[in-house]
Amino acid sequence: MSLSNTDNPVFQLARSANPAMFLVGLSGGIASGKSTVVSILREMGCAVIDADVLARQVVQRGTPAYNQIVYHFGEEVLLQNGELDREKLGSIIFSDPEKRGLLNSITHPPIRRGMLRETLWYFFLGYRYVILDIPLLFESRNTTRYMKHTVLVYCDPQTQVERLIRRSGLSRDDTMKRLASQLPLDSKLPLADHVINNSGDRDSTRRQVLQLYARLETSLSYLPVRVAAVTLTTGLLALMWTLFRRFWH
Ligand SMILES: CC(C)(COP(=O)(O)OP(=O)(O)OC[C@H]1O[C@@H](n2cnc3c(N)ncnc32)[C@H](O)[C@@H]1O)[C@@H](O)C(=O)NCCC(=O)NCCS
Ligand SMILES: Nc1ncnc2c1ncn2[C@@H]1O[C@H](COP(=O)(O)OP(=O)(O)OP(=O)(O)O)[C@@H](O)[C@H]1O
Repeated sequence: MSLSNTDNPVFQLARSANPAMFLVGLSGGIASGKSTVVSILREMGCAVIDADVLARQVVQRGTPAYNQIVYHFGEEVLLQNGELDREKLGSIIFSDPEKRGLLNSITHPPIRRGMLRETLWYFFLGYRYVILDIPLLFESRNTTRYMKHTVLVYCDPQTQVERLIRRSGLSRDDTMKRLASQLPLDSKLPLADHVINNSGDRDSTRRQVLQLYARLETSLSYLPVRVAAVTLTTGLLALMWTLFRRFWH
């Protein structure tokens, strides 16, 4: 997903310049294990926002995105009860980059707004960092700019294909099309600050996630120092300004 709105004040606030909060971008590829990793982080009490969940909410029946999808893709992408036929829509957009671009242009703006809303909410609840689970994070350089840390949930290509087929029951052909709609996981490796290798068993993944959690928590210890530094600098500037005004006249 592209978070290309660089003027967005909430994400600007949450960038590394903000001493009170930071964002962690977590990504991977289809079936690489993002949800598995996220469920461990949630167990540890982390605040996580899942773009796939928001992607489902914003296309519920009657929403503006739903209406636009029906307008552009026709009623053949609806189930009998009027809801979106996700399998059908998936089979269309994963074989046609132009239609995928169209669906992205309809769904990404409301997903982005949902992420902003939830980020703000966690900020007001007092969380010092929020983990954003965004499947297409590394596909957009604009999005990674807002993250203090980026995490790649990796698994080797063969394991990824096997897990995707086992989970979704897709044919090998459809599986390959879905994989081709994203950057290969290997090319995302140099882009990430932290890598969780989920090619092995769940215990091995859990151990790595706990290490990541410890590192994120350690980052927090710098926050009070930064708050103090920013307060001190602001105070000094205010003092200099007052003195300047008093002695200049
Ligand atoms: C095409 C849709 C209807 C298929 O639904 P389905 O229930 O089969 O899959 P689900 O939503 O659970 O997505 C599974 C995975 O597919 C991949 N994926 C989904 N959409 C895209 C996309 N536009 N481009 C590349 N990969 C995608 C992601 O890795 C995601 O984790 C759905 O994925 C969708 O609405 N996609 C557009 C919104 C989007 O970009 N979502 C990704 C998060 S921002
Ligand atoms: N270490 C593991 N060992 C065995 N199976 C695993 C492991 N990690 C994940 N799986 C299985 O692989 C599948 C994909 O995992 P998961 O749902 O966590 O991936 P994902 O990246 O969130 O997928 P997507 O975003 O595409 O829905 C699931 O069926 C999950 O149970």
